[in-house]
Amino acid sequence: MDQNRETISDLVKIDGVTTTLTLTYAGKLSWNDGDSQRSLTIEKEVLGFSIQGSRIFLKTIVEKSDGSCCVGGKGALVRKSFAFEPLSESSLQLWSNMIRQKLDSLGRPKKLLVLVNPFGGRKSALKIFAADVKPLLDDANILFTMQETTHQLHAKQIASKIDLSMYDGIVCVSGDGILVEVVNGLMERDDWESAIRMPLGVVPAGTGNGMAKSLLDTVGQPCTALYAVLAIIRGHRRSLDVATILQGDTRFYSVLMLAWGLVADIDIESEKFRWMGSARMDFYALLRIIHLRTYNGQLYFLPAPGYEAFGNKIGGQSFECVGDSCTHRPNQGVPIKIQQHGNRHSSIDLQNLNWKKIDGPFVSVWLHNVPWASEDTMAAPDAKFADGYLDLIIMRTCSKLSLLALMIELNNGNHVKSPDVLYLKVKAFILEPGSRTADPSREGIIDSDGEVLARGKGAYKCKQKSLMTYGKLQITVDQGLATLFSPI
Ligand SMILES: Nc1ncnc2c1ncn2[C@@H]1O[C@H](COP(=O)(O)OP(=O)(O)OP(=O)(O)O)[C@@H](O)[C@H]1O
Repeated sequence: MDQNRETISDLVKIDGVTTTLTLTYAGKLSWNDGDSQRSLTIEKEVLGFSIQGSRIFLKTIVEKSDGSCCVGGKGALVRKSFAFEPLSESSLQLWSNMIRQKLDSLGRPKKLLVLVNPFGGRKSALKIFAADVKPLLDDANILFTMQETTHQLHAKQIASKIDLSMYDGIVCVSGDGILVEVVNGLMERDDWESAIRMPLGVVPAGTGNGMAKSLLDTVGQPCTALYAVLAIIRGHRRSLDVATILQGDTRFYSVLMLAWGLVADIDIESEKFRWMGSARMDFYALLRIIHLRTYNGQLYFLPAPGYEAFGNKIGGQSFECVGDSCTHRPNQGVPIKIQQHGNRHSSIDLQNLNWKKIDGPFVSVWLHNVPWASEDTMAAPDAKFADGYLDLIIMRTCSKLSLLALMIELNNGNHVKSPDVLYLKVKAFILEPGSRTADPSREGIIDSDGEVLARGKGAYKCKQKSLMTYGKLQITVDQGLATLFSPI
């Protein structure tokens, strides 16, 4: 069908002046305001509409036309109401039906559960909800239930119990922590296979807004609450890989990252400098580099196609499988148990693939699912939301000077080009973390998505209780298991 064809073209009053208003199949509204031809695209600019008396009010979001002020280098977006008055009751009905039909055809969410963490980041989530989220959802005629999280793991409890048929999506006004809790709550349900397909939205209101930044930066949009809410309202979706971290019977579902060594130590131990605000990470990174630690340990991984050259071969027929667990017997060392079906429906046949190995010591081991770890840290520039792989960034021994240079490159992703960094994609991964090389009585921290997953002997004691022990753990990836609201 010719998308430029008119669905309706009719005389209406705009600002008291009678003019012809036209709507095309593609959803473009055009009129002449006396001076020039004007237009609005429903998909891009119209959030919703209401009828007041004999007038139709379109709630729009448009770029400021006076050229003043910029958000992220683009024209600032402003909410505007555009009113027109059809000349008869039947014309009013026709226009409202046509606009409603067009909006309905866009597959936008109609009912949302909005979780707000009042304690995330700079404790500004409630303000962000009131200033950016609520007004836009109201404009878009989206019904929503807002719930404040009152304690740690509250979002997980909610996601594991709510009646999902009541909502078209769950929105987290928070940092990444609440999103991760929601994913874990959904995966815990008996109906997890359908539950995890519930579209999830993120509105940046925490310290680590890596997922919101990754989503918005992909399309060159600034990481602001306004753009994030618009993405949710417009209702585009994209799939997201989910990683299952498994240790014995304990599982954690990760959508962002796993870190061990330098990055984990900075992430978790810098907590004690929270009073410094955003400078705490840089300050503590500097401190950690000056007093650099290296850790003993081994990594095993299944490289993605094209990355087979990384690591050392560990032999062909070396897996013995009993039930749902396989034992790998390398030529030397302790047998490695590899559990299959980590994610209850894992599609990888672990025992028949060519595992590779890298021995320590390590400065840092970092696995990433999406490009950005936070708003200013592009950890894995090649990471894709749903490629079915995790990006692995490894630093073994490295001079302190090179490390300082690498830290500076973290905001543009160029650190992965350094000869001191191994950067590859993996389908599955096993970490055997060891002690500090300089002090065997002290071990490290394993951090996933900002949470302390495991804390070894003599490691920094933080408030959080850890889910796993500081020992071998396995990670597999399920391609595109979760769904995110996305700007495209
Ligand atoms: N009412 C609450 N009080 C204290 N903690 C909470 C509350 N609600 C949620 N939390 C916890 O806050 C943590 C951080 O959440 P959030 O995702 O908003 O921010 P973040 O950027 O990941 O972390 P932070 O800003 O704390 O560094 C989550 O682990 C969550 O369990």
